[in-house]
Amino acid sequence: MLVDVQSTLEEVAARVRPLVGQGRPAGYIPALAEVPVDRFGMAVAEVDGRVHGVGDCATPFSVQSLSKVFTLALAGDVADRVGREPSPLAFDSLAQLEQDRGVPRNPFLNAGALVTTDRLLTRTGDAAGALCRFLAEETAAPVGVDARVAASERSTGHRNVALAHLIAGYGKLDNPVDDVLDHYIRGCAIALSCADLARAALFLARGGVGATGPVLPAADAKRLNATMLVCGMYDGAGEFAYRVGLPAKSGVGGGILAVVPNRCVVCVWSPGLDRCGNSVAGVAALEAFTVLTGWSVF
Ligand SMILES: NC(=O)CC[C@H](N)C(=O)O
Repeated sequence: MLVDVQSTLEEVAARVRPLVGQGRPAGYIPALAEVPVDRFGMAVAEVDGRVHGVGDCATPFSVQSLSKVFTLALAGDVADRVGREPSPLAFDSLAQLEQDRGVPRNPFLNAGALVTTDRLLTRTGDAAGALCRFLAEETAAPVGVDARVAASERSTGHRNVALAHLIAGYGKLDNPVDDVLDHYIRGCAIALSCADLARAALFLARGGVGATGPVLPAADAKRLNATMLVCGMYDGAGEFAYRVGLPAKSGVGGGILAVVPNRCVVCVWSPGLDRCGNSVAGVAALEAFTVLTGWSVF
């Protein structure tokens, strides 16, 4: 089937319009709660580099947990400190971490991302800086941290502080807890548009090859996609696989990154979240996109 990506995006935007504004923005980070819920943007970056977009696709938003994909890609092997099984509990669950005795069940839970941030910090000396540099290279645009969002999360992120201390209590952080938290929070507070995020994640659709060369060996890119498929949408991963059928990662800023291997990366943004922290209109848009294009891994 020949797909006109631009007109498909316009059709998707029209179909999900009634859902935009449903759900709630992430209230536990006050700066995110202020973002208007009526925003909707979607972009597709094809493996040949062409980018298409609709709505607010060029508006920067807070990437939040989308950063965890890039942190994991840059951190190297973390298998000794973090698992790769889905979690039935929420992304910030302390009970899950305690049950798993300080070895987070997967790298996309907050606990897992704290561990990958710790590893990236050891590897580079500046985890948040390494993320920004990587994203700037892949998008050929300047990339920065939204200091207001970072300060906001720093003042209310008690659960992440508790998670980090619990991991450290199990002897499984190499850097000081406060440094790991600081780099994690700044990585989450990076602001990027759908178009730039789709571009930056293209290595996942291209067997590990990024804008300027290999980011990961192909086997590792395959594993990262598999981890996204199983764990990227948290306790909504099963429902998302059923409705959409793509490796994906959500963030509480309302973004979702989804990979169609060997074809494209899709990024959608709309701030209203469901009970798992996934964008309501974003999930619906990806479902409509896969139905209209027939593009899925299944
Ligand atoms: N799911 C998310 O996007 C969570 C990221 C957020 N910064 C947090 O730590 O709670």
